[in-house]
Amino acid sequence: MYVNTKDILEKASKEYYAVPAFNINNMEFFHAILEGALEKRAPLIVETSEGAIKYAGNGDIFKGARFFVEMVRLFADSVDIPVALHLDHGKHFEYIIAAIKAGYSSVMIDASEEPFEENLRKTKEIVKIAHAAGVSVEAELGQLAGVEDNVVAAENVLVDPEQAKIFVEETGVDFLAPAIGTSHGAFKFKGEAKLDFERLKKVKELTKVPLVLHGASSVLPEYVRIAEEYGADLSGAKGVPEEDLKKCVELGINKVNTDTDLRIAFIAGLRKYLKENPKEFDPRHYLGAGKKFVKEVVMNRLEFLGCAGKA
Ligand SMILES: O=C(COP(=O)(O)O)NO
Ligand SMILES: [Ca+2]
Ligand code: NA
Ligand SMILES: [Zn+2]
Repeated sequence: MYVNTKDILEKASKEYYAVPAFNINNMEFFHAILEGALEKRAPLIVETSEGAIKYAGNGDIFKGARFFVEMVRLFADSVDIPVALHLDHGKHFEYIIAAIKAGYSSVMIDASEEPFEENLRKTKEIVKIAHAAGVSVEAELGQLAGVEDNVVAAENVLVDPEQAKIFVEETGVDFLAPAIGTSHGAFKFKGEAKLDFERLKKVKELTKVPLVLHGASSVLPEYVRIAEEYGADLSGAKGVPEEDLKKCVELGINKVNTDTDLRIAFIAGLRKYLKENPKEFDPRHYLGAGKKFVKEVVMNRLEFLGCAGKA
């Protein structure tokens, strides 16, 4: 059934497990993710960036938002696990409104690159509109370095836990993404992986809302190896070590944004299949090979984060 993201995350926050939020840009990734969640009897959050909405709408924002709502609801309404659709990194008012109007379960207003007061003002405005429409809201404090679609930030700026307390109280935001040292994409950390667990612990104590980890992909070595064996160049790729991810969940992270791990799995499956099947040109077969690897990663992550069987 199609649900509000908040319902999934409140339960996770109470029971200290986490639910991955998988980014999608097309039908194939969504099918692979849904199959994995069904097999693992897990709650499912899929999310789209603004770039994904533009891509699916072939340039038209509202068509793209409608495309994802229709596709996700079509399947969600016929399965017995909770499914939510979330707007990831909403930075532009028209995308956030298009997502609310189209029927998204929740939206992120990402004004974390702005000064605190401005982030607070924008978040308050979106919370007012979204809550009036029964849509839950995610916001972000602090900055992740790295690139994702149109989200480019220079340096890591870590969250201030005292500010987080004020921010959550003043905005009424439903869940918060505190920057604690991760970054987007496949090339995280300069040198050693370092997350600020103390800071995360304080944010949870002071805010008591479900928390979101962005840039949470582990860049799984087995898939990097297969992708490189069949011609990919992912030298220097590095993600969040799984033991660090486990620690984040123990400290109160409940939504784990996962995009890069699915992209690497897909390209590994696709490259392998194309190399091994030079005569093949049916997209259902070669895209299906990518889907298979994505589904594997999805199922492992659902188990790892503790939400398997929690549907
Ligand atoms: O934060 C993410 C995804 O992060 P990754 O690049 O680590 O998958 N989406 O909002
Ligand atoms: Ca941000
Ligand atoms: Na998000
Ligand atoms: Zn993110």
